[in-house]
Amino acid sequence: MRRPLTRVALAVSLNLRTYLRLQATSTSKVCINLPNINTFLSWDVTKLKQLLPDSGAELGNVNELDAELVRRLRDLVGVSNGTLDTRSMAILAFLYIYLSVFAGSGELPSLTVSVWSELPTGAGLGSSAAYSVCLAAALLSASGTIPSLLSDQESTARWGEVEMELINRWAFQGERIIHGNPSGVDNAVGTWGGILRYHSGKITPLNRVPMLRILLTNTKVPRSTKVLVAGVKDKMNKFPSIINPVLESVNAVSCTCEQTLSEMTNDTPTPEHYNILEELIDINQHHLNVMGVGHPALDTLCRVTLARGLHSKLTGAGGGGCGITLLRPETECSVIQNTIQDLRDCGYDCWETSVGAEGVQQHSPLAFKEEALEVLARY
Ligand SMILES: Nc1ncnc2c1ncn2[C@@H]1O[C@H](COP(=O)(O)OP(=O)(O)O)[C@@H](O)[C@H]1O
Ligand SMILES: C[C@@](O)(CCOP(=O)(O)O)CC(=O)O
Ligand SMILES: [Mg+2]
Repeated sequence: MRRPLTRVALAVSLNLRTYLRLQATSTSKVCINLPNINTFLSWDVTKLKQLLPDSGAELGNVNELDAELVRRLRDLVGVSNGTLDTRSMAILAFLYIYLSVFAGSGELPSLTVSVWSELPTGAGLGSSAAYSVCLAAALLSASGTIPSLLSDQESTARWGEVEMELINRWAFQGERIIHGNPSGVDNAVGTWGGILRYHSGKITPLNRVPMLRILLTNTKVPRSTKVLVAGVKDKMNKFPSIINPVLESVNAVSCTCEQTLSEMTNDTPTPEHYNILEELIDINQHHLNVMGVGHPALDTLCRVTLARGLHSKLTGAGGGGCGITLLRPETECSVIQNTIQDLRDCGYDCWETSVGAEGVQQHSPLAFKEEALEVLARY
């Protein structure tokens, strides 16, 4: 069952992409190359076939995680339940989607899948969702469940609504393997891109999205989404009368933010709009600290940027990893450069980017970013 978020959340895409290359082979092997996490593995197709139930049609339910298949895969990979190991989670998610998508066809194809991402892994920017979305789109397309879109004329194309919904659902199963109990908001934003409103499992894209410039900072403090989300749940169970009002307040922040963003696209954005967004960022960062997902490195990020008049908050499940800093249109270039330098002096990675980007797409090799093509061409 999908865990519904009963409060409103706004999720925003970033222009950092994950690239997947799928090659059909005749090696009778399934190979996966994951250079970001230094993982390169292969299995005999015959060995993987043994994991399928007698009737392949029993698999392939996109709405439920098949606990028995997950158990068999854990045995194959040699991990215990509740593992937090980066490689094991990535492999389990891949094999789970591969077997489920191809089970119905009765034939498991030999193929090589290589994935490389510009997103830092495990840093609160939704790399797990981007990875799962790419796996779902590529494997569904290779199995013929969704069409392969590219023609000679087109180097980049997007699937239609029905196919996107299917990609999103399979990506959600990947997220469930990696996160434990995800809401589905990250895979939705990876699939559709832009800015999404998420409420009780219902996803509504914001029609128009203002151009917002941000600094993106990676404190490089390692953290685990699975552990952080479980920690918030524990706090909710332990202190419902204390934490529930905080979540209500977070909900109100999302609603006020949505209203402000909509005003910014209907009229010309004013300094007052930016003042409101800055206050919402500060309030939300305090909420997240109350929920126990802050970190001293994130406090430093907020303090250092505030000294330059800029407002920051953590991203994703928090606990370390990344934060964003809102830049105002009138923020001077020298202020931005000095802030970036201050943050680099703290040992953090920091760069300027903007919010809102396309969701999942199919590319011909020509339309791949050069760096991605170069990395993936090695496998
Ligand atoms: N480029 C990638 N290659 C392989 N696995 C990845 C990649 N990006 C993400 N993952 C998987 O996602 C996990 C990180 O997910 P998570 O803890 O939710 O952090 P986040 O989604 O914030 O980056 C990694 O441990 C790995 O299993
Ligand atoms: C905290 C959460 O909203 C997003 C987690 O994102 P990330 O894996 O920390 O990038 C969890 C969820 O919605 O399932
Ligand atoms: Mg994640």
